[in-house]
Amino acid sequence: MLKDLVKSEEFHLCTYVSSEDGKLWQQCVWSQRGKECTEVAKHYITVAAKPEYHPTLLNIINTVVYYSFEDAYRVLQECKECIPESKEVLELADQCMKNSTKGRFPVIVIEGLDATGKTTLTQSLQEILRGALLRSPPGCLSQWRARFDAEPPLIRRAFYALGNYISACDIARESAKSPVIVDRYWHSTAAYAIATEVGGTLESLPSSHSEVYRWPRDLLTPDLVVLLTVRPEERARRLLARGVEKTREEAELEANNLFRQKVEEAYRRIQDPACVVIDASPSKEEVLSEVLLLIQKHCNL
Ligand SMILES: Nc1ncnc2c1ncn2[C@@H]1O[C@H](COP(=O)(O)OP(=O)(O)O)[C@@H](O)[C@H]1O
Ligand SMILES: Nc1ccn([C@@H]2O[C@H](COP(=O)(O)OP(=O)(O)O)[C@@H](O)[C@H]2O)c(=O)n1
Repeated sequence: MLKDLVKSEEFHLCTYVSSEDGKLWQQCVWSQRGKECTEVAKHYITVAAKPEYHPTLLNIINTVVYYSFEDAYRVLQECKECIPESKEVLELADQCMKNSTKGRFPVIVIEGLDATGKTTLTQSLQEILRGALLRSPPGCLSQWRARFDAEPPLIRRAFYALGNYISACDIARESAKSPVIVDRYWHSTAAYAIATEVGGTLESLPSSHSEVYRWPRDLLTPDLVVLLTVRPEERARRLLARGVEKTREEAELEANNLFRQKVEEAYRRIQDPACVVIDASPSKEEVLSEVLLLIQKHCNL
């Protein structure tokens, strides 16, 4: 490639020379015209202070995390031609009341990474509290989930965002009749989107007070959000017991460890409502009684 470049009539070239301590670099820009090569510019390059916002933050708001029904809705509207399934999702979204108002019974959301015990706990809570068990995305969207999972983040995340609004409609209706337990909701949508978008380590996540962690202004707010966390070894044991072969499970843990940490940290940073973090590594009975205590405390049940 360099040979082709040198053969061409005109090209620019940069050379870099570092200072002895490596903190300052001198950049020379050379311009070659015919046989003549002249230095046209000289710059100094040094390490700048860390910017207040990580550059990936600019790619989060309203491109992978949506903060209103309209913003998510508009994305799927744009997709109607190329993704016909969007029309059906939009129709369901049209039917759901915007600004669904919560009923008089408490709404409790259970969040956490996979295999942290959400299904187990939400089923027990439903029985004990004689409540309704809902999830986000709701069952009516299941048939299109794989389709949207295959789309780029802009579209995929808009689908999940609308899923929360459609679930909110069910939550509003059911919470007028009984307590409502919700398996995943907004925290999952935002935390997975942020963790996927932000490269690098935990350090690269937007800082705790960043606006990316704010709750959408028009989405029904639950009374309590519980985040289940599980020690990595216990999670591995549960996956194994669930039938995931050891080698695959170990490889997955290793490859995704950093990602999982980022998702969990993003969960913890989401505000208004923030989640109450509990260690879900103990037995099912212990986890259940701890969460029941939390519900008593937060929801007057
Ligand atoms: N507290 C617990 N102690 C031990 N095993 C548990 C506990 N909670 C759930 N499990 C088991 O761990 C596995 C994953 O739980 P599940 O409820 O399906 O998690 P999730 O819905 O978060 O993916 C299941 O096999 C379940 O029986
Ligand atoms: N409310 C929700 C629920 C799931 N999701 C997405 O769905 C994925 C996890 O959902 P899942 O159903 O496989 O999780 P489990 O309930 O099986 O643990 C995450 O990767 C999120 O990207 C979301 O964005 N919003």
